[in-house]
Amino acid sequence: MKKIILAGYMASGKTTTGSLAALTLGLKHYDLDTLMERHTAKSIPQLFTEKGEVYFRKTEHELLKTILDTGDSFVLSLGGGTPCYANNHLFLRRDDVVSVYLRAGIDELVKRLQGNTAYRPQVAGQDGGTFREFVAKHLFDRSWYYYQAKHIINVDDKTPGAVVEQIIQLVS
Ligand SMILES: Nc1ncnc2c1ncn2[C@@H]1O[C@H](COP(=O)(O)OP(=O)(O)O)[C@@H](O)[C@H]1O
Ligand SMILES: O=C(O)C1=C[C@@H](OP(=O)(O)O)[C@@H](O)[C@H](O)C1
Ligand SMILES: [Mg+2]
Repeated sequence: MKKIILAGYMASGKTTTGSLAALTLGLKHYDLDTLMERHTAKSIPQLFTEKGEVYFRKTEHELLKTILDTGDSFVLSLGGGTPCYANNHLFLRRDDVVSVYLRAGIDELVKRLQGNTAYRPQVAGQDGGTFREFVAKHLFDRSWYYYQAKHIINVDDKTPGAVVEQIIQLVS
C-alpha cells in the first residue's frame, strides 16, 4: 500500500496534479486544504484571519497525522506550507510514503500566482512590484523542507499530464 504525497510551493501544481494522478492510478485523492475547510467549516482565508496561523498549522498537522495513520493508499496534495511546520517534513520520509517535491522555478510560480493570490493568505495582495522578490525569498526559506521529499519532479514547461506520467514511473 502506498501513500503518494505531493509537496511544493504555492501554485506548483499539487492540487491539480494530485487529482489527475489519483484518477489515473485509481486511488483516492485528498487535498489537505479541502480537508481543512471541511473539518473547520471555514475557508482557508477565514482560518488565517479568524483563527490565525498557529491554529491553522496545529490543525493541519493533526489532520495530516490522522490521514497518514489510516492504512489506505491515496494521493495527498499538501498545502505549500505543510512540510515547513510541526515537523511535518518527517512524514515525507516514512517507509509507506512516496513523497514528491513538485519543483517549479520562481518565474513559473510568479506567473501562475499572478492574479491568483486571493485564496492564498500568505501572498494575498502581494502580486505587485516586489512580488517576485517575495516569492524568491519565501521559496529559499522553505526549500530545505521541500527537499526532504524522496523524489523531485521539475514541473516547469510540463503539462499536468506529463508530471503525472513521471509520478506513475515513481510508483510502478
Ligand atoms: N503543469 C502545469 N502547467 C501549467 N499550469 C499549471 C500546472 N499545474 C497547475 N497549474 C496551474 O497553476 C495554478 C495552481 O495550481 P494548483 O494545483 O492549485 O497548485 P497548488 O495546489 O500547488 O497551489 C492553477 O491555476 C493551475 O491550473
Ligand atoms: O504556502 C502556504 O503557507 C499555504 C499554501 C496554501 O496551499 P496551496 O499551496 O495549495 O496554495 C494553503 O495551505 C494556505 O494558503 C497556506
Ligand atoms: Mg493546492
